[in-house]
Amino acid sequence: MQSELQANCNEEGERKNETIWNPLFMSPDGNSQQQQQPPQQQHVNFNFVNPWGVKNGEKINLTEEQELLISCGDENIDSTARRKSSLVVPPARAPGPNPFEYDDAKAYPNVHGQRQSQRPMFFPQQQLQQQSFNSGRFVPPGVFNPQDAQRRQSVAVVHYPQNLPNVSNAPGVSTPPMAPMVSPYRRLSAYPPSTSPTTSLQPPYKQLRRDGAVAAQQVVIPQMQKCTSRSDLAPTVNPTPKFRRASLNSKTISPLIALTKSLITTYSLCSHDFSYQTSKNPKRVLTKPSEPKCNNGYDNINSDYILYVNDVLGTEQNRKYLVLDILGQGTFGQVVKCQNVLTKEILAVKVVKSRTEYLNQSITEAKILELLNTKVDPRNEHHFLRLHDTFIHKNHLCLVFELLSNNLYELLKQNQFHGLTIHLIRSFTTQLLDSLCVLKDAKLVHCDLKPENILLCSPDKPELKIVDFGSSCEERRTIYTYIQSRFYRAPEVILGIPYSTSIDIWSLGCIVAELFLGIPIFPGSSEFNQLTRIINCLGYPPSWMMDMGKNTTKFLRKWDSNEINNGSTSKEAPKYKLKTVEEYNEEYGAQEQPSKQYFKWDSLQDIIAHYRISKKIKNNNVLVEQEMQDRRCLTHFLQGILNLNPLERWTPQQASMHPFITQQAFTGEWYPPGSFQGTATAASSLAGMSSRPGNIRHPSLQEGATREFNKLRIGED
Ligand SMILES: Nc1ncnc2c1ncn2[C@@H]1O[C@H](COP(=O)(O)OP(=O)(O)OP(=O)(O)O)[C@@H](O)[C@H]1O
Repeated sequence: MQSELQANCNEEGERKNETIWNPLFMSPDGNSQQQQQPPQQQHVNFNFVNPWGVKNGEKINLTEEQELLISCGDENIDSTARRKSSLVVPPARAPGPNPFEYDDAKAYPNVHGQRQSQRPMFFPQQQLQQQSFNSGRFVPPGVFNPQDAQRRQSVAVVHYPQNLPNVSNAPGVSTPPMAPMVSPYRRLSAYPPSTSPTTSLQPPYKQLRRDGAVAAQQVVIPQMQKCTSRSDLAPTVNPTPKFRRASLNSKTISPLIALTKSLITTYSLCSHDFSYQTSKNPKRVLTKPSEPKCNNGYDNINSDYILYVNDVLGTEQNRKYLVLDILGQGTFGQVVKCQNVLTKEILAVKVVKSRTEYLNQSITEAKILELLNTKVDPRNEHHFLRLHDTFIHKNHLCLVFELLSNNLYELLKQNQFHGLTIHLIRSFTTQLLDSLCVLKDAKLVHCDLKPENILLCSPDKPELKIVDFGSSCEERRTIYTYIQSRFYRAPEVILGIPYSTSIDIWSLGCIVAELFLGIPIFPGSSEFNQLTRIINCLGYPPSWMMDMGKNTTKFLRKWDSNEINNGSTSKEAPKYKLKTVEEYNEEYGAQEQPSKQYFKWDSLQDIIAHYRISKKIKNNNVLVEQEMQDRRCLTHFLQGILNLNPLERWTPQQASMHPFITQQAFTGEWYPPGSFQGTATAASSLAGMSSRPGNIRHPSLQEGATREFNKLRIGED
């Protein structure tokens, strides 16, 4: 991996030199007057605005080498300069139709000989016609006019030799040699009916084609034909029409196709130097902020690789990935939707930040996923993300995953944070418990379970997978103490006591409650606030946890002797008490605010029981009773997995047997096999009002609650 890293380092500066030449971003020197120069020597210098290069949108003057030299009829055109571009001006070619007749009007002069910014609808019509008639020669618009060559040469140049055949057959018309033009149809359609002297005489296009008419001046009177048989109606198959160009496979194509759908082919035919590369297409930046700051300009200030649509990640054959869109952004890096250039498979690529700490942790993620994919769940049955490939790109570790769909947070958002049906929650919880059983058996802790890290496999099926093993660890190597996203952080982690796989089941409890409520059950704005919310809802953790916790004294204080003497605590009361916001602020110079309440009720039981009933079932008593029964079952299930005591908290295996999952009849009591009988009761009593510090009733879910959560979600402790 190191050598791969170095190899990529060597490519530094490549991007600096990348310039993408696109005629759209070329602007003439700023002279509105085009200089009249002899056609053979005319060189037009362009300023080139490269919006994607290192200069990021700055208009830059090209160096001599980069200058786009356009020379009419110059066979020795600077091919070096052209080879560097993605879109090049084709060199002079043998006589033929001018494929760029309508391409660009930058060089179209207006009637005063000045440049026009936009292509006129018609060639300076009135004047041209007037002049033509005056000189006894009418040149319809769209017909190549050799006089125009001088004025048009700066756009795209096709060399028309002077000895072109005179294609005009019109009697009495003597014209200088005129290059043949695009199809006659073009000419006809370009005629403004009011000004065209020959409008009424123009033959239909098909007729013109049949007759092989090419001269603009040739007047063919349409003939009526009798239809005597069905075959008369069949279209006439013409020989290859003149002036149509061959495509690469030697078929003829119309000018319209040549200059639209087949533009790449047209350019290829015009210039051997032309090479089209998707990677040089205009690129939309996906990374924010997008200003290059580190890693030789490849990374932004956060060490995130600056990703563009159509970027290619990876260099090896079969390991090149075309960037299509951004899927998500996290602490470790960005996840982008990509296509394997060779196999065309659509995948998700996580581009890890280029800092060592993220790189190391992501290597662990890759190792854990590999272990899960190959050893723990080789048959892809237990809802773990599949890792396909890993490689280094410009000092960034890239992990190639199967592509999944929305995450559960996005799903809740789509549902206006109204919560999901119990049926759907059950389906999701069953799958997640299955994953957690496997993880527990493998002695692996995910450490960051949250709705954002649970993804649907496809938008239309309730199948999901767990992603982001970037914080995962083996149970015997729980070295980090600052783990889990705050809303889903287990009390033992907050208090700072050793943890195990049971922290994942706590997170699952928080997730299941959120799936039901639509919003997080414990949306803590800080660690102190997080613990406050947990205790307000579920009561105090057992004393041994508080005695053991390294952080206990940060958030809680022991009852002092006065309080005990005053009889304010009972025998069963916890030894510790949450600090008040004022105490905490004073001690730590913090700016904590009293907990903002999002639910009308405090206890888990009440929050769930009083949560609004869907309008769909409101008027059906039977369904409402069924719903309430389901809620009681759900509450019991949650109390078991949101047990503050990690030693009593149900294991995933135990939780999988709960009636909420198995859909067996729930009688109000249930004890998991292998647990001591009082577990559920203990959990319930912890959730009871008596052990909670306050008994405050709060207003119902407040306006803007979800907005608040979203702010908190991304906030730091
Ligand atoms: N395989 C995938 N398919 C589709 N989207 C994905 C995939 N993997 C990740 N994502 C999206 O990218 C987001 C971030 O991914 P991930 O959580 O792996 O990154 P992270 O940097 O580790 O984030 P975190 O801040 O949670 O640690 C996810 O929430 C998800 O929306």
